[in-house]
Amino acid sequence: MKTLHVQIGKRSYPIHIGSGLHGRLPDLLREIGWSRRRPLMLVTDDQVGALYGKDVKRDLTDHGFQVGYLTIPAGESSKRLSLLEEMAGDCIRAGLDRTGAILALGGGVVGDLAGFLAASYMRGIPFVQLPTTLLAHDSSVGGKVGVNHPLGKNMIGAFHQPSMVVFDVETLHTLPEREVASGYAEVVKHALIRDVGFVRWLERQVEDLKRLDPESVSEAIWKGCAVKAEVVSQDEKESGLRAILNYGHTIGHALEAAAGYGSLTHGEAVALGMVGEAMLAEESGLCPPVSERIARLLSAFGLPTRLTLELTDEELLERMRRDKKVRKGKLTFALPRGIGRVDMVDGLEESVIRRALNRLRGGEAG
Ligand SMILES: NC(=O)c1ccc[n+]([C@@H]2O[C@H](COP(=O)([O-])OP(=O)(O)OC[C@H]3O[C@@H](n4cnc5c(N)ncnc54)[C@H](O)[C@@H]3O)[C@@H](O)[C@H]2O)c1
Ligand SMILES: O=C(O)C(=O)C[C@@H](O)[C@H](O)[C@H](O)COP(=O)(O)O
Ligand SMILES: [Zn+2]
Repeated sequence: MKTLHVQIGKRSYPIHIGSGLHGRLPDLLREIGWSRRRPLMLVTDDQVGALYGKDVKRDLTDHGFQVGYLTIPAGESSKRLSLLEEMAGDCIRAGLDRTGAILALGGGVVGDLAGFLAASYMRGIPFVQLPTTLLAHDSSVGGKVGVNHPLGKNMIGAFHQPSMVVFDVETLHTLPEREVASGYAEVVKHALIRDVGFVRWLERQVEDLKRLDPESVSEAIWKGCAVKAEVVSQDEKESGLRAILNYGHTIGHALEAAAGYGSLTHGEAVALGMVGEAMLAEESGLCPPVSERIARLLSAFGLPTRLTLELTDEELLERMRRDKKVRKGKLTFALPRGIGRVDMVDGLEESVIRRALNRLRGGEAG
């Protein structure tokens, strides 16, 4: 097991990464001071529940913890406010009180939803993230929790830091290929925004990473979490630096919502978004040519790098105008300045954004 930390004063917490960690959960909970008297609600989705839920619950129960069990339907369409209300109802009926806590076992959908339940249930109870997708190396760290709105991604939510993240990498072996690729989008993002050495390492390791070679994949998760933890430790609530974690997301979120939640995976949308935003940086003269190299790496992981969905510029621009980074009506992007560095940029002409979208569809550079 390897451990790193998010350092945010009283809200600091460990991120444990390793094989077979679900079996060590009772001890790890005790290490953060959770006694068996604290009632737990294990939240998972139906697919992850069928694979790992029962074992995690049994293990905790065998160690004397009281554990309730709540499952949601798998998939992005579960990240909605109406389901949160139903989940709160289940917790109330189960008698979960303010001494209780939530365990979020699953991918980013479960983590974001169960985390938001923890943030809002009885005005807030603690929670622990138990990520089971590669993508969730990102979503389980940093405390952004919430749900989607038909008009935009993650429009309703909170910052609520977990008390601990326990990533049992053994769970990744049951992950469908499409979800493995999707997870690598956020790994690549973490490399591209902060660490050119990490990018070169990914370029060399693609084949090992794709077949989930245990050492390589743990290293990738470690490096990705290290970037995320470092950024969140400096800027917990996105008053500045943290916005760089949104590289690829202005276009990505617009695509994800416009295509219909669950049609593109989050990672696929972010992959397209990163290529599109790299093209935007090039078109704006902000960086040397990088989009081809970025697209090559994403494509090697099996991710889409060209927009083939029939979505108009107007539809996408309308979505982007509702992005949470918009200030005084100005679109704001995290754009690459080169490989390993992104900066926040606003005030770009709409015509330049249209040119970048055109290139993302396979059109010529402007
Ligand atoms: N809070 C954040 O900082 C943050 C960061 C990145 C992404 N996100 C959010 O995360 C969500 C996407 O998360 P995701 O990609 O993990 O999707 P997901 O949670 O929908 O999981 C993908 C699919 O894989 C299945 N699955 C999960 N673990 C499995 C396993 N070990 N074996 C077999 N099947 C498994 C799930 O049941 C689901 O069908 C999006 O809503 C996105 O907005 C949040
Ligand atoms: O943690 C962050 O900050 C991120 O931006 C990470 C993103 O990968 C993630 O998709 C996040 O949920 C996006 O946040 P949002 O504020 O743009 O909804
Ligand atoms: Zn993301």
